[in-house]
Amino acid sequence: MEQSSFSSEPLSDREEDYRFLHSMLMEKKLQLLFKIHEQLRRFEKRSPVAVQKHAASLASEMEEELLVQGNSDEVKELLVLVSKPTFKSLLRVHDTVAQRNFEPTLPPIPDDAMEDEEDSVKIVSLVKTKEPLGATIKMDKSTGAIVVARIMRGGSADKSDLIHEGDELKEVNGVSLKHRKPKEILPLMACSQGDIKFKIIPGSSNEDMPFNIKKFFVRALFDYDPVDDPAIPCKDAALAFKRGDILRVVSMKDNTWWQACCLENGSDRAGLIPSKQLQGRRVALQRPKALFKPRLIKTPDDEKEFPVTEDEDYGAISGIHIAGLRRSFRLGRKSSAAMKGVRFRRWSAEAHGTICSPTYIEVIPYHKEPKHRHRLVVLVGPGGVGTTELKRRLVISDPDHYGTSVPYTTREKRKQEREGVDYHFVSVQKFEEDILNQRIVEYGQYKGHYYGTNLDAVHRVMAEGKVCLLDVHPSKIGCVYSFEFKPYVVFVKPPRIEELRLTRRRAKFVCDEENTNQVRIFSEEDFEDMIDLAEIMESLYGHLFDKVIVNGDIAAAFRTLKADLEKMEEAEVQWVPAEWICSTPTKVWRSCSHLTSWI
Ligand SMILES: Nc1ncnc2c1ncn2[C@@H]1O[C@H](COP(=O)(O)OP(=O)(O)OP(=O)(O)O)[C@@H](O)[C@H]1O
Repeated sequence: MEQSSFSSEPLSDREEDYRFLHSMLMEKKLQLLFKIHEQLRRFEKRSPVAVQKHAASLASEMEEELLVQGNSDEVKELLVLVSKPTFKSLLRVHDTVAQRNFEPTLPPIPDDAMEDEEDSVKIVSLVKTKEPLGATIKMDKSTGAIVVARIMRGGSADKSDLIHEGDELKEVNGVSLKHRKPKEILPLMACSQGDIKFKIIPGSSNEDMPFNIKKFFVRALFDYDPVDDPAIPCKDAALAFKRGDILRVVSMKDNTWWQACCLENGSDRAGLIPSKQLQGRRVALQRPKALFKPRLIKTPDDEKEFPVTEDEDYGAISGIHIAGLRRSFRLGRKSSAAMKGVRFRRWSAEAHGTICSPTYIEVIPYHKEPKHRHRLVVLVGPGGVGTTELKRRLVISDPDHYGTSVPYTTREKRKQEREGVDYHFVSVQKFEEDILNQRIVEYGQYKGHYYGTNLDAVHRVMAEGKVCLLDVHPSKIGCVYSFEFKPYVVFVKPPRIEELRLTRRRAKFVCDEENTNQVRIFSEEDFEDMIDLAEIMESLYGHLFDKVIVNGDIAAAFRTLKADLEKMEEAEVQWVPAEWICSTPTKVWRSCSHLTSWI
């Protein structure tokens, strides 16, 4: 400019430029632009937030209302204003800014699930119901992505088959899940109206289940309440159950948490349960205290020398002769030799790692037909707990329905005894042949004579159409653990020591103090031994027990036992161990047996 002031340019041209510049600056539009600019600068400092992101649609709704509403001058003026194209454009611009929607608009994506071939992103729409979706999510620690951790079988997500375990969630109802934590995502779904729309990238782990477990049932051998389980990944998705419940396992994909439905509650919706492997580990960490009590251990070389005692009073009761109630073979379970024997077995079992974890046992449905024989009922429990007493009460309560097997012996028949009523009197040779042929469930020797329970005697009772009650040491359950006998095993458990003291004050039992066969009242040590033995029996054989009955009050225990047996007999479907039918565990169980040892 300064250089030009010394130039020879004529004055009239400069005046003309000046006037042009002046008139342009005085232009009303430019003045307005300056004002807008100043206002915007002021607004910017206050970081304004839009009150309403959909002003354009609100204005058109208002326009419709006003048209219906009336004829006043104010309404007419307002209508003219909101219907102007400039005003409408202004509101649209406002909404775009408010929504920060600066990207070009893409064509709408159809509502139905469809796959984008380029980046394999899927849009999935799930109908929102009162039921939870039945899925859990987690954050992939390495990528920070939100992925579907589990799909609960039978839930709406599972039924839709649109969303699967391992899928990565990108958006929920148009809201990006980037940098969000799983707990922030649930409210997004909760507040959505109608369908929930997910943008997902399908995971690679959507292959079929490794095994067909459509019909895989187990009986739970423990109580489970997720409320008390700090390790459960999602309490809401878990399933509580009780010992003895039949569970249909629907997914074993995860080695730690299986999915199962409980047949008792009749729901198809699966919940998480600890896998056999996990529960086995947990049990191993909580071995019963009794297993760790220091004891003096001697190998019981005299274990088979069991004493025999006659028990006349049972025969005399209500005129019913109950031969099987004679304590011939379980005898000495409370003898010192037998106690040592149990302790010895306990320690050797531990040493050989044969203690079974009470987790689950595979079962199959059994439909009893009228022509089928009754199941054998096996009562087990520590010596003196009351199995004989319960057996006696059952037979007396219904002698046509319940029966006991007549024992076998090699001793001479006494004058008043009847063959096949008091005993089956057989030769030593026959008895030993039967032992070799595994016909004898349990036997002992007393004063040089054999006494034992022969399977033929059990068959005879069953053939009469009666429920045969057998009372054996739990280690002998294996002899009848087959489809032929279909044993229903009841474990009779002592109550707490305080209750034992109270209830057994007048009770007498046959003890084997150095083979004197004395009858005496229970001592404090007997109670402790009974409780210890019960604990050991449960830990060693608990997986074989169908029912556990605590014998505190005898009348209550008897009522419970009778009601349970009746319920079992009347049940349309009875669940029996799969191994009775398939000599080896089914394919499914085998395929997961690497997880832990088969019980
Ligand atoms: N709940 C109970 N309350 C009081 N007395 C009981 C109860 N249960 C059993 N008894 C009594 O305890 C004694 C031992 O019971 P029982 O003979 O039935 O034991 P058991 O389990 O068969 O042991 P074993 O086979 O070693 O004799 C008996 O006198 C019986 O009447």
